[in-house]
Amino acid sequence: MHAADHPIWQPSPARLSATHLTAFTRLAETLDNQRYPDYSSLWHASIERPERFWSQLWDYAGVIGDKGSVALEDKDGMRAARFFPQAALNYAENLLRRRDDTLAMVFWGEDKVKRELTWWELSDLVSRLQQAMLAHDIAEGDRVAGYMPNMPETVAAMLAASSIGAVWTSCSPDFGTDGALDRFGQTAPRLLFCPDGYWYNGKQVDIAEKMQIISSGLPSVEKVIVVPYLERADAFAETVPKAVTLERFVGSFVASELLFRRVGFNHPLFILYSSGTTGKPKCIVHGHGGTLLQHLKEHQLHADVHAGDRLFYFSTCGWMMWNWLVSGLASGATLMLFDGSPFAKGGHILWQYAEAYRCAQFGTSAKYIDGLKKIDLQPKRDYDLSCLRAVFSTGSPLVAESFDWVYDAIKDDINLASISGGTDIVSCFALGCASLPVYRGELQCRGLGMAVEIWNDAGQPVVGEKGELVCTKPFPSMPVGFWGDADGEKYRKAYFERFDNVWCHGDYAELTEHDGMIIYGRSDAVLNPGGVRIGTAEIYRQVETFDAVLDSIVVGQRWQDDERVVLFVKLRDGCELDQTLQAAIRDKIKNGASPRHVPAKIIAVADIPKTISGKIVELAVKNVIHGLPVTNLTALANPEALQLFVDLPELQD
Ligand SMILES: CC(=O)CC(=O)O
Repeated sequence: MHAADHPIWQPSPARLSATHLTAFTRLAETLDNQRYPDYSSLWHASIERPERFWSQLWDYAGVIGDKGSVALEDKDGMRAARFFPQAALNYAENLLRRRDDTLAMVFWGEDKVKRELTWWELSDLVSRLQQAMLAHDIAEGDRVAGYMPNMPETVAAMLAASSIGAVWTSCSPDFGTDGALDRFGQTAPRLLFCPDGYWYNGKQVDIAEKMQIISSGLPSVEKVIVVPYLERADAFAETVPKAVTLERFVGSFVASELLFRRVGFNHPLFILYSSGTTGKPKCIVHGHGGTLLQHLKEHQLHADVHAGDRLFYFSTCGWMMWNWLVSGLASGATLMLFDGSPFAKGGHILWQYAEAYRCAQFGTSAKYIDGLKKIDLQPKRDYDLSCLRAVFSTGSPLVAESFDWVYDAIKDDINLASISGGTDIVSCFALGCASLPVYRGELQCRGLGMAVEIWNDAGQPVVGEKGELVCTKPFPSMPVGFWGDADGEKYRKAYFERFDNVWCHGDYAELTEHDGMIIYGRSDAVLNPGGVRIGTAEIYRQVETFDAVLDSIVVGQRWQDDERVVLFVKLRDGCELDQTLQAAIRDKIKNGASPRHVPAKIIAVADIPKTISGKIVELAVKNVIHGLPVTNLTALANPEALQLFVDLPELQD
């Protein structure tokens, strides 16, 4: 255990001198004729003169394309601002910048399918797909969709689509048919890629029936392209309307020089979907320039990804971390793609993979780290992780105790970076930095170029106090719009309703004395017993220390003109929520947080509802316990779990 005012890790002088951030700082100092002695001075300069910062970043990262002579226009209006209005570039051209025989990607479908692709092989596959798309008359702005596992063909199809200015949109094949139709039904793709099935937890998963429904339910789709994964693509394609195998789709095309259509900075690249538990998912459009620049910044200046690094993030292609991961190609990294259960092989699979490919950056979720903790896996003892330099965590706040565990059980000399942002910005507001110390429970810094502040209820910036996470100045990876939102009203409502001309992200957080950040949960899930605002993560942090508790969810219940805190726990098999365990949980919360945090009710449930990306859905549970409808169940991995919260007798008194 480390005192809160002592870093739990810091980079060695040798490492510090070799980081991208150090090199970038030298460049900025020369160009600005000014010293930036620490991160804070560089960050302030980056938000005070964003046009200089983003332009220097463009040069430092060697973005391929025409930058034009203007870096930022109308910078005072969050929504009116335009980054690089004269630029012409292409995201795929920047990702496919290498042509050599080293590895561009490796892939494990658990331990069942293992493949490697060189940069040449990747470029050849993209070329054949690109030619097939052009032959099919796919034009700029047309949508191409993937209902795909996280495998090499998914990346190649996305690159082929974006190389010609088409827009890529994806979700993973564990989405139900309604979930896929809710999403692709709004964005109307012309082509749809799918696998002939996939592996999960050692078993083959058949998706033929789902694909029949999806293909028939999407009139916009002209062709379904079946990618072989389980070696039964031919038979599969015969059963699905409009389907051809990938081999037939690219059949007659021979790989040749790639074509890249350079487009404007804001030309649509991706459509991502909000998890949408309170209505149809929002279709959030991100552009070529903003996505590329922001990811180059995060990969190089924060995550310190260098050419040749093996970059891994556990994500399906229904989560924005997939888009984030894939952009790693633009920094010359080798992508480590993984599909399947991260707990396959008793939780060893990802560490076997990390060791086999000498992983440099290992990205995952806080929930996965908790899961490893609970099964007491010890990667440090069992695997050679000598090349590992960083572990990233997101999805929900990484609690202080999990920082200790990562350093004890994974590796002591790593940059553990808890990162936070999301689908809305396809990137992060606050994250890690290989040049900065790590303090337990804190995100290390605000992103360069991101004018992030924490505001109190009066709309004043505060430090050392909890409040709303806001961003007061424009940044390049703001959505270029929402699909089907012609007057921009949905977009305005999503981020600018609370404060005029200031992005309000909906996270409840605190800036610390180290200029780091603690996220306490979503602001709309904040608990308010007796008028005291409590972030849900403050309670999870305490509850997660109990071995008997596998998972938990906490919500506020309206009760006698006030709100009371209700904690639901999912217990390990064989454990019981008896008086002793209840008292121990209450005690831990009282001593570790405060008496105000202690739940009025603790209730055992058999399951906790989650989105397909693994996020617990506090608002949906809150609706259910108040007898209100949950409008979109298709975002949930286990919607049936919501039934466990209906009309609970424990909540009637
Ligand atoms: C970067 C993130 O914030 C990812 C997420 O939790 O959705």
